Amino acid sequence: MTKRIVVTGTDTGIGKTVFSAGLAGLLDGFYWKPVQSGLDDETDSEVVARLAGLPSGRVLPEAYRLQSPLSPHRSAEIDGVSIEAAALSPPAVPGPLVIEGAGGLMVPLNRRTKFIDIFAQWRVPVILCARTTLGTINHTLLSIEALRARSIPLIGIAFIGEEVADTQRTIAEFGEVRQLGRLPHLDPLTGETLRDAMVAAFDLGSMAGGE
Ligand SMILES: Nc1ncnc2c1ncn2[C@@H]1O[C@H](COP(=O)(O)OP(=O)(O)OP(=O)(O)O)[C@@H](O)[C@H]1O
Ligand SMILES: C[C@H](N)[C@H](N)CCCCCC(=O)O
Ligand SMILES: [Mg+2]
Repeated sequence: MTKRIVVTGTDTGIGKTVFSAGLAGLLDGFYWKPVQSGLDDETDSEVVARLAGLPSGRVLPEAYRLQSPLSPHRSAEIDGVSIEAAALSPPAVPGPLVIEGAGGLMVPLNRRTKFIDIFAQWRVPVILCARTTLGTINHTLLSIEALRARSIPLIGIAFIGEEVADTQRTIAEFGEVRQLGRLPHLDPLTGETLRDAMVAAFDLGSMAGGE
């Protein structure tokens, strides 16, 4: 089976898309955002196409494109769309596939199903992105507990932001989880600075825990 990895996070806006772009680039793979909510600004798929440095066609079309930048369940209701979990099976591609959720694990897709439910069905290994700033210990340990409660394989934590050594260590120890590395804040953020930072911060072998 070709390698598949879910990139999730402790919250929205923490850098999952930037990390996913870097990871898809490192893996020379594909990227899929199953549900995009918010179409007025650059979409996550467009960001990845701009930053990952991949040939065209490696960013797969979203299954659902919803207008409002809200939780997908609400954005879908406003658009008069019903998100069907069964329509969200990862596409088959001839290479590694990076799949990005929306927001955190408990984000609803509709009134019955949350992202974590489809991740549990898929059984695809997960990389959990986490901020390094204050408040992240609680969010990250709760997310790890939710993954473990559903037996979702967790590859490790990708920290995003400036180094906060004790926070990172505390999460790794209480969560009994691997630190995969830390992507710093990049200024400027370009395809080139992202690739260089990913190579410096992450060991591809340790992240290639996907199936
Ligand atoms: N390592 C980084 N260096 C510089 N800017 C970053 C970095 N990571 C994220 N950002 C910026 O922070 C913002 C939020 O990041 P991003 O879109 O990746 O979050 P997200 O977790 O994917 O959010 P969503 O839940 O909406 O998918 C963006 O403006 C992005 O450019
Ligand atoms: C619109 C945003 N950028 C994401 N795509 C969706 C975030 C949903 C978060 C829902 C929540 O946890 O309250
Ligand atoms: Mg994103």
